[in-house]
This record gives sequence, C-alpha cells and structure tokens, in this order.
Amino acid sequence: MPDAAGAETPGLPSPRLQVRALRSSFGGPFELALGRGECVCIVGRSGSGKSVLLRLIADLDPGTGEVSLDGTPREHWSAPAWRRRVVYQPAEPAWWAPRAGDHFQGGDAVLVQASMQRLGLVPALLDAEVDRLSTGERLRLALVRSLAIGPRVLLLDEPTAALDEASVASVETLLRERLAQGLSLLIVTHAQEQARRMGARVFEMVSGRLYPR
Ligand SMILES: Nc1ncnc2c1ncn2[C@@H]1O[C@H](COP(=O)(O)OP(=O)(O)OP(=O)(O)O)[C@@H](O)[C@H]1O
Repeated sequence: MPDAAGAETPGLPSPRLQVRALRSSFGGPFELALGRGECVCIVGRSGSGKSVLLRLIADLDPGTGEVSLDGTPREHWSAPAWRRRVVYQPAEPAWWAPRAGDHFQGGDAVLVQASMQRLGLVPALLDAEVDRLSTGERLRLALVRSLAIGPRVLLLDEPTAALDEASVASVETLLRERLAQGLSLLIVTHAQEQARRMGARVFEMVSGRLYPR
C-alpha cells in the first residue's frame, strides 16, 4: 500500500489515483495516493487551496507534476477522456441548457432515475427549468449527473454544503454504496463529521499544502 505521501511498495498494485509533485502557482506540491473504493476528505480554511488541488487533478488548471490512474499516466488520455474517468464536481456545478433533463442525455437513464429516487428527487424535475430548481435540488442533480458519467474517481467540492440533514444522509448513503462498488472519492468538506461518517482518511489543506490529520 502507498503511504500517506504516495510512496508505493514494490510488488503491490498501483493505487487508483496517484498524485506526485503536482503544483501550480496557487498551491502544491501535492503528494497523494487514493485507493480503489477509498474515500479521502480534505478540510481546511477558505482560500487554503482545496479547489486548486481538485482542479489540478481534473486537468482543468495548468500545472506541473504527475497524476496517474490505475498506474497509467494522465498523458495517456485526451483531456475529455481523462475527465470522464476522473470527474470533478465544483461547489457550484455548471448548467449549460435551460432544462434539467438536457444534461443527462447519453447517460444511463435507469441509473439516473434510480439515483434520483435515492436522493429524494422526483422524475418530473428533469422536465423543469434549471433556474426554477432549488439550490439543494440542483446540487443533488449535479451528483446524479456526475455518477451517471461512470467515473473511476469522483472529486467532490462541498457536495452537501447547501443540503438539509436528511438530504446529506441520503447523499452519504449513496456515496458509501458507490465506494463499496469500487468508486474512489476525494471530498472537500467543511463538515469534519462528514469525514468520520464516510470512513475517510483526512488531510488538512494549509496554505496550499496537504497535511495528514
Ligand atoms: N486562477 C486563479 N487566479 C487567481 N487566484 C487563484 C486562481 N485559482 C486559485 N486562486 C487562489 O488560490 C487560493 C486558493 O483557492 P481555492 O479556490 O483552492 O480555495 P479553497 O480552499 O477551495 O476555498 P473555499 O473553501 O473558500 O472554496 C485563493 O486565494 C484563490 O484566490
């Protein structure tokens, strides 16, 4: 198994996600190893660099260093192909079409309906205009959309920040199930309790550097 800093033991399989000396002018260098079906939570003060790390891993910001998935370097894939395998969900997810359902075309409709039901979202929401949805509905729908892509790694930035207690519980239950099925999760959260409930390894971001807690 890799240690917290990301060093590997010879003879053992590579971690799902391996980050080495990853940096930009806004943070790093970052070292991180995330196993299959593992959850890592990142806590830290506002502006400390948590989103910077997620965006660097997702290849959305320019930076230097190495990122690999199941032992294969990121350079092996095109940027869109990487972002289907390593999905980043920002704290304020983007919507590019007026109708909610238009964001799910090409996805597995059965999986979408099932995930929506688990998160307390009625199917009629897909026919609604995104602007009419509540903040919490949009956040849960964004998670459904992220899961429907079928990522190996999901990078979630404050996925439950705007949700009530019951919705937080339903999101965490769904995510724990996906973890058990092998999905790897990196979650930025201000809720320390969330890390405990998710059974996560926890790091703290301080001034653009990660420290195990
Ligand atoms: N492209 C950019 N241009 C200018 N500054 C940037 C850029 N990207 C990140 N930063 C700066 O880097 C720092 C870390 O930002 P980041 O968004 O990662 O914070 P965060 O820890 O996610 O905070 P929060 O919890 O408030 O979301 C901030 O000071 C931010 O302004």
